[in-house]
Order: sequence, then structure tokens, then C-alpha cells
Amino acid sequence: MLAIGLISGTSVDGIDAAFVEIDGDVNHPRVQLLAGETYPYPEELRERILEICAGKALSVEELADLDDAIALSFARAAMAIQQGQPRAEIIGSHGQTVFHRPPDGEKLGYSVQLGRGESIARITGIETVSNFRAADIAIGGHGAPLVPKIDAYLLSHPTKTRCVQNLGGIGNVAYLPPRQGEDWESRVFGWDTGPGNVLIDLAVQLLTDGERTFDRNGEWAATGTPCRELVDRWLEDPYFHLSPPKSTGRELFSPAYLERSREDARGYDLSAADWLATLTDLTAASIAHSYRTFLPRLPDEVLLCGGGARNDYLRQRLLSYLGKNVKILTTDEVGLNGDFKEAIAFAVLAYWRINGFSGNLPSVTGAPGPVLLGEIHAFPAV
Ligand SMILES: Nc1ncnc2c1ncn2[C@@H]1O[C@H](COP(=O)(O)OP(=O)(O)OP(=O)(O)O)[C@@H](O)[C@H]1O
Ligand SMILES: CC(=O)N[C@H]1[C@@H]2OC[C@@H](O2)[C@@H](O)[C@@H]1O[C@H](C)C(=O)O
Repeated sequence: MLAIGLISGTSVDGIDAAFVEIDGDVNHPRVQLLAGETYPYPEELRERILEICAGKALSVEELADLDDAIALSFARAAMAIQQGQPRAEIIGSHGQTVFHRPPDGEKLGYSVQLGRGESIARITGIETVSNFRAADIAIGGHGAPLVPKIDAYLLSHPTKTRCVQNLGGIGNVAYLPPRQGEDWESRVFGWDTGPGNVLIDLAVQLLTDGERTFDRNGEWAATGTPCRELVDRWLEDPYFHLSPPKSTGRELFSPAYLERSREDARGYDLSAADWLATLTDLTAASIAHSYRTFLPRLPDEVLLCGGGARNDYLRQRLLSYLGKNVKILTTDEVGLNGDFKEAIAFAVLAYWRINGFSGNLPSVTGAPGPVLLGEIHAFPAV
């Protein structure tokens, strides 16, 4: 089956579109990436999204307009990636997360992804599956992270234990024990590890007055020295000590969070590069701390993906925290494109949805059981 997967992640840098061929059994999907492209948002739209992620209030009418503008951008991305390819049968669209609240005791979680699927289906004329997080949340799960199940089916190894570490805006991990035995799936774990690039990106923007949006290859941070005392202090944040299942977002790792970290840094008289190195070190330290605290054992291999996999300084810090016995690779090095893995995942989730195969992993999201993920929309094109 030919499918398109679409997502804009928490970095809000644009829509990742993957055009894929999926075949094989639902239990053993084989996926080939035929085309992958990132379509940046128009700058004005990106700014509106970032403002509401940071808590700006807006009227219901403004919300509707924003939802439609995002859906139009997603539909355009689908049509652009479709160019020159045979027609896709299905689109799996994650949309744009603008709010995520994990469940709290009896209170269900709430997660808002804009870019309504019905609109994408109507504009493209291609059956579209969207709103993937809602069903897991409705039965008590976090609705996130969802990609660890796809990681498990595409990247687990017969004898090695692997962690797939996404370094997007937010970081998340999938722990994959060797694929052996009937109960294998229930031994897969995953959670949001905390900040990926979000604090680094916000700091770079602040330091350069918006001229730069990220620390290319970690070059700036590499000229500084991380302040271990501060990292240890920041690691006291309750999120890092919460046992999985757990999920987070820009609501916690926000501009206000960065501002507090800047205040802390002033107390240590850090230079801009030292502060950036310290924020990068926090990402690495929080990941390693969560592996040591919550995993049954350290993995043999960590497979990095997401934009932060290109941050050499971050990778070097992670290596130093995990030690020489853990090999650090990228998912590309084992055959899966790490820039488009999330887009690929939503194509696979759509494929699973229409084939009646559950998309959530209860051991990751905390839901009480498996459930079909996503709503299906099909209309003739406009
Ligand atoms: N060459 C590079 N060097 C350092 N960092 C990079 C590089 N390229 C991309 N990045 C970082 O990766 C980020 C984008 O990563 P990605 O597209 O994986 O995030 P996302 O999918 O939006 O987030 P999430 O996975 O949390 O939803 C950029 O904001 C930037 O910080
Ligand atoms: C609510 C939401 O959009 N969460 C994102 C975010 O970005 C990374 C991490 O936090 C993960 O939980 C999730 O995305 C991926 C696609 C997931 O569900 O696996």
C-alpha cells in the first residue's frame, strides 16, 4: 500500500512528509521510504503556533482559523510529496500539537493537534486518518509517545537491546529488548525524556535576537563548559523523577522554564557559550539519568533520530554519561531515516488503523489496554 505520513513536531519547524510503501503482515510491516521532504510553515503561521503553544489566549473563531490554516498547509504538503508518485491510498496525519496535558489521577489527559483530518481529506481527496492520540487518552493513557510502537516493529533486534532516542523539540525514548518470546511487546517501554532541543533552540534565539534558531552541530555549545552543579540542580526537577508512563511538552519546557534557567546561570557567572553547554548537558544528563533510573538495564545500542542527532556536542555529552559499553549510532545507520521516522510512523499508524490493528502500546502510554488509534475521513476532493 502507498501511504503518506505527515507531522509537524514540537520544534514547529515545518511539516515532515513521508511518501512510503508499506507491505507485509501488520505484525511485520516492511516500509520503504520513497520520498521525504520538510515543508516549512509560512513564518507568520509558525509565529502564531508558537504563541499559542506558549499560552497566548485566542478566541474560538481564531482557533478555527488557525486549525484551517494548519490543515491547508498539511494538505499542500501531502499534494507536494505526492507529485511524481503513483497515487497514495491513505494519509496518516498527526497534525500540530499546540497543547498537551498528561492524565492526572482520575482526570483524563487532553492533547490538542490542529490541522483537522476532515479538511485534509476534503482538499486532497485522499482518505485521511487523524487525531491519533484521542482514543488512548479516552481510556486513561497519555496518548504519547506513540512512535515507540513503530520503533519496536521496525527497529528491534533479535539479540541486542536497543534504545531509540528521539531528539526533537522534546526527547523521547523507546526501549527495545531483543525481539524474542510471546510477551516481547509487553517488555517494550518508552516515555518522554524531557527537553530535546527546545531549551537549546530558545536560548540560541534569545542570544542572537532571533537571528539564529538552533545551535548548528552544537558548535556554539562546544566552545563553552557545562556547569555540573547547575545540571545537578536542574535534574532535581520533579519531571525527571516521575516514573513512566510519562509525557511532557512545551507547556513545561517553556520560555518561562528557560528564563528561570537563565536566572540560575547568572548566579554562576556563566558566559553565553557556558549556558548553552549547560543546557545541552541537561538534555544528555536527563536522558542518561532516566535510562539508569527506569530501565531494567542499559541498552547495548542507542539509536539517535530527530534533528538533535546532528548535534555533535550533545552526542558527545550523551556518550560520556552512558559510558563506553553503550554504542551510539543513528537510526539511519541501521536503515531507517531518522529525519522522517515520525512521518513514516504516522503512515504506519494509518495503515494499522484501516487494518484494524491497535496502534498504542499500553506499556508506554499507560492505557489499560490496546485500542485502535485515529479517526478515518474520506470525501471527494474539492
Ligand atoms: N545540524 C544540526 N545541529 C544541531 N541541531 C540540529 C541540527 N539540525 C536540526 N537540529 C535541531 O533539531 C530540531 C528539529 O528536530 P525535529 O525536526 O526532529 O523536531 P520535531 O520533530 O519538531 O520535534 P518532536 O520530535 O519533539 O516532535 C531543530 O529545532 C534543531 O534544534
Ligand atoms: C503530545 C505530543 O505531540 N508529543 C510529542 C512530543 O514530541 C516528542 C514527544 O513529545 C512525543 O511524546 C510526541 O511525539 C511523537 C511523535 C510520539 O508521539 O511518539
